[in-house]
Amino acid sequence: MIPIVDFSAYGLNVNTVGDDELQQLADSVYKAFTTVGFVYLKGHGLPKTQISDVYNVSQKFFDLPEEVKMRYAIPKGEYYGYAPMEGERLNPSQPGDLKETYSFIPYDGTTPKIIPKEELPNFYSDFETLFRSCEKLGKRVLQIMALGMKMERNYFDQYHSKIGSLENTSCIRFLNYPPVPDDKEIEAGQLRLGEHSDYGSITLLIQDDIGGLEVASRDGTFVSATPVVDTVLVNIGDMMQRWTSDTLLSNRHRVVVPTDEKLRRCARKSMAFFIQPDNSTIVKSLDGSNKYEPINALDYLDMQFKKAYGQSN
Ligand SMILES: O=C(O)CCC(=O)C(=O)O
Ligand SMILES: [Fe+2]
Repeated sequence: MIPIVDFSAYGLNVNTVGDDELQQLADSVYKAFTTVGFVYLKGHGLPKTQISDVYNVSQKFFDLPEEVKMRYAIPKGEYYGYAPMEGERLNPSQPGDLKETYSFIPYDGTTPKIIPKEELPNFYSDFETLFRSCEKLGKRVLQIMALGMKMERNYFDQYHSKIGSLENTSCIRFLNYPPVPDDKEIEAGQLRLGEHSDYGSITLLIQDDIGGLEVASRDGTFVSATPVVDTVLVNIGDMMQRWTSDTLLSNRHRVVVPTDEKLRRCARKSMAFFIQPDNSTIVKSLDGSNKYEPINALDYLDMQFKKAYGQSN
């Protein structure tokens, strides 16, 4: 259901590319985003070592005792840092998600208290390096999307110029879904990650080979988004759907607990790079239709985060 598109014409190791090639790529990506809202990109050029460095350092972080991890918990009213098991509900009507996460943004100069620099000296630099590469790739995808919409290639750039600063909430979120023990009592409706759509512009997702991610199809049933080796799965977020008056689709997805006993006993790991518009952006229909009320990007995100944390944050 989710198409695989070869992005190598505009992958990160490419500096010059012809207009025809770009438009062809844009047309394929546009088709995916206007039908399923998800696309697997191969040939994206994200360096494998940068990805494995973040996987390794995150593994070490999640292996720390809970009380150590809690020192790096997301401070009240903020977005970045550690969120423990069952601490979040991406579907606010269901029980807490069976996952723990760590969300990262680069900080200018000061190292905030959510960075475990004593336990893991490379943590910050490993995350920052990958963050910068994901940022570059994400901006290329936004350009391809603009071309697909028959707009100026750099249209979205102006609204994503503050990524990696406190004026933009784009972040890397590492998700750890621990093994589900045989005696774990799973509440009705409890998932590894509750059904939701993402909030921002686009999300880049790198998943391991365990599986469990499911994406809604048109008839409302969920279909597996099977891991495809060396690809990045890209999807549209709610604000982009509003911006484009429902042309690009922000599709619902979730991560289920595997029914297979062996798989349940395996941890699953994934890494999402959420690209959000700059905080001060007013997102309003590009076609002038006013299909949706104009919204401020930061207000919208704040509202969604509060729902996921049950208003407690
Ligand atoms: O873990 C995954 O595969 C999906 C993560 C996700 O959808 C999210 O964090 O918004
Ligand atoms: Fe998501």
